[in-house]
Parts: sequence; structure tokens; C-alpha cells
Amino acid sequence: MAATTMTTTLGFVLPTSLSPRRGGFRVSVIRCSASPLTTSTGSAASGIVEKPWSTYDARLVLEDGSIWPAKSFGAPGTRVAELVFNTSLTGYQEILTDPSYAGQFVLMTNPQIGNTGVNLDDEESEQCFLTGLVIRSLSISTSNWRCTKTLADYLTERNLMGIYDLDTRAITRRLREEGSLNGVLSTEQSKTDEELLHMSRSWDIVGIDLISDVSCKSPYEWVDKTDPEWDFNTNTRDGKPYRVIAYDFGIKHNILRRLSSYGCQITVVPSTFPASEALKMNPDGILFSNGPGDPSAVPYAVETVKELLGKVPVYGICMGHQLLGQALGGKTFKMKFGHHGGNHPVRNNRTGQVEISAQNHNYAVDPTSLPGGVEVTHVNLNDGSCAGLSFPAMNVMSLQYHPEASPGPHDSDNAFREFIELMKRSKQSS
Ligand SMILES: NC(=O)CC[C@H](N)C(=O)O
Repeated sequence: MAATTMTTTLGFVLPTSLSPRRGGFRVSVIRCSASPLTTSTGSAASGIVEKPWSTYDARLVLEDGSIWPAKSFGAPGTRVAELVFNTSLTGYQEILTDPSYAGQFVLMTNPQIGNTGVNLDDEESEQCFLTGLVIRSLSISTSNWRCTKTLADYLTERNLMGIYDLDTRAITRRLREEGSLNGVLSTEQSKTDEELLHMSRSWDIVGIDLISDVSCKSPYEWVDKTDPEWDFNTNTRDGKPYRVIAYDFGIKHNILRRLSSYGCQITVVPSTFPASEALKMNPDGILFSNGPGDPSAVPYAVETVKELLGKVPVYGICMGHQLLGQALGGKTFKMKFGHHGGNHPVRNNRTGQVEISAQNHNYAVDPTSLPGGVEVTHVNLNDGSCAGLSFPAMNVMSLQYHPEASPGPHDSDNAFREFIELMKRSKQSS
């Protein structure tokens, strides 16, 4: 592989009268630029040569006043969102189609993205709900036996913004220091830096119900299993079908595929589906899915969860876990920059085992706010935050992270078996 060199220069400084939304200090608008990647061999055959003729035609403006010139490879326009960084090395298509990213720009720390293009099998939902993709370098050569189109064509067709050739490493360090930042991504040259900065500071993801936009509109049955060729854990199924209702707060398809592979008959229902209607369907268990945004912005969902507690075994994943935490009487809070990546170590407190997990969340349950009897079953070993709960008296289990992770890791897949066992025990005792 050709050696690459990159230099970062801090350019000119524009004074501004605007103050940052938080922190109470004043900052200047700082134009940050990364020089284009240059390669020592410069051969197109190496697959990593930047297009030297591309010009900087986009800007990412962050609420802290920094401005990052970039090159656009998706849809044109101007959009505002919260910027988060994701440290996964693979799975960019699953990230693009994970509805939990609604309202966010995702910056990939892996410096080269797009190498395997996109394919029809790796979608986590039928749409891309995130607001934009931010990457260091776009692979100009796409190679994979399943690839049906390039990442750039995919983003453009889906009217999704994507930018590259900015210093993603410097931005990630900034996010780690400042916490998640709101920003505006724009290809519109007519808009001034100050206008975009003002836009980024006038918007906030906190308190917005993002679930209504991503949830299904009416109930449907789900039958697809994980493709047997890809299934990695087939020896723990007992073959009995369990009827599961899955509340769609922005559900990832792989949660449904894993439930189906474990023998569940699944009805997916919208986020506003009444608890009384769900109970009339006489399910063996209920799943509360992942979903975007602030769990405190959807009190109707917490009420639904409360109405179902104790009546049927329930399993919460990510947003579902946070809603369960609130329904049990606990509180959730916003983390500094959250967890977004494929290698988060989690300790299972019951077994002492460490699982490597995929995570994607900005909020967490405060374990000190939970009532007696609720057990913290899993802990994130990077920061000690609550990663799983159980309340045996009400047949409740939940995880803050993603046991269904695809492309992986698969260490936590057994959580689906535990849900089956919870339903089985509850059925036997009734
Ligand atoms: N993946 C999810 O369900 C995310 C949950 C919630 N939106 C958060 O950011 O914490």
C-alpha cells in the first residue's frame, strides 16, 4: 500500500459576535483545513488516490465555531444535526440504515470508507434516517462480490449528504473534549459561515420526539430469519414458537431476524400502539426496540411500557432499555459523547464474563435512580455506565447495547436465548 502523508493547518480566523450555546465562553470562527491526501506512488491502480480535480465544495460548521471545508459526495443542500463519531471498522451500510441515527451526522473514525460499496442484504431498515455521513477518505475503488453500487451513488439516490477530505481525527478529538456538538453541513456557497453557525446554535436534539418519524405506521408480521449461511449460533434453540410483539421505536431488522431465528412469531407494531391492544393479542413476550433521540421526549412510550410491566415478559434493547429504566422509576441522562462503535467491553455481572459489544447511544440509565429490586446486570467497562438491567419480579430484561449486532461482534447473541427462557418460565408458571 502506498504511504500517505497528511498535514493539518489552522487557517484564518473570522471574529464573530455569536457566543456558543453552552459553556459561557466566547469563541472565534476558526477555519480548519486538511490538505488533500497525497500518495507517494500516486497510481490509480492502488485504489487510494484522491481525485485531485475535486474541489472543496462543502462545509461542516460546528457550534463551537470551527469550520471544516470538505468535498461533497452525496446530495447537495444544507442540513442541521448533532455530530457523533463512530469507531467501527466495518458496517457503514448498517450504520447508514440504523434508524437510531435520525437527527445525527455520523463521522466514521476509520479513515477510509466505501471500499465494499453497498448491497441489498445489509440494510437495517428500508431508509437511511441519519442526516449525513462524514468521512476522511472515500475509496474510489469499490470491490466486493455482493456489491450492487458505490457508496456515493447510494447516498445521492437516497438524497443523503456525505462529505469527505476533512480532518476526522481532529474533529473526533474535539468531540471527545467538548462532547457531542451540533453542526450544519452545507454545499450552498451562498450561505455565509455566520449564517450556518447561527443555524447550528439555534437547534437542539434534546427534547425532540424523533421516534414518530421512524416508526412503522401500522402493524405487520415479520418472518425472515438470519440467512442460514450466515447464522453463527444455531445450537441453543428449543424449537417451540413464541409469540412476540415488537414495539417499533426505530427497529433494526437484525433484531427481528435474530428473534425469528430463535423461533419467535413476530408482530411489529407502531410506537403509539395501545398497550391494551397489545395485551389482547395475548403475546408470550414483548420487545421494546432501539430508536433515535432523547427517551425523555417520548413520555407516551414510557406510559405504554408502564402499562405492560408485570403483565408479560419484556425485553428492551437500547432505546427500549432506556424507556424501561424510566418506566421502572429511574432516570436517564445525556452522556458527554456517548458510545458508538463495535468494540465496547461489557461485563456481565452475573457470570463475570466480558462481552465485546456493538453500541450506539448518547443517553444512559442512571443506576442510582432505580428502585430496589432492579438489578444492574451489565456494566460498560470503558466508563462504568449501566449496560443492562433485570427486574425478575416483573420478568423484565434489557440491554443498552446491541446483541443483534451485524456485522458483529456476536458475544451477546445469547441474550435472545435468555429472552426465550424468560418467556418459557413465565408460560410454565402461569
Ligand atoms: N440505538 C438506540 O436505541 C439509541 C438510543 C437513544 N436514542 C440514545 O441515543 O441513547
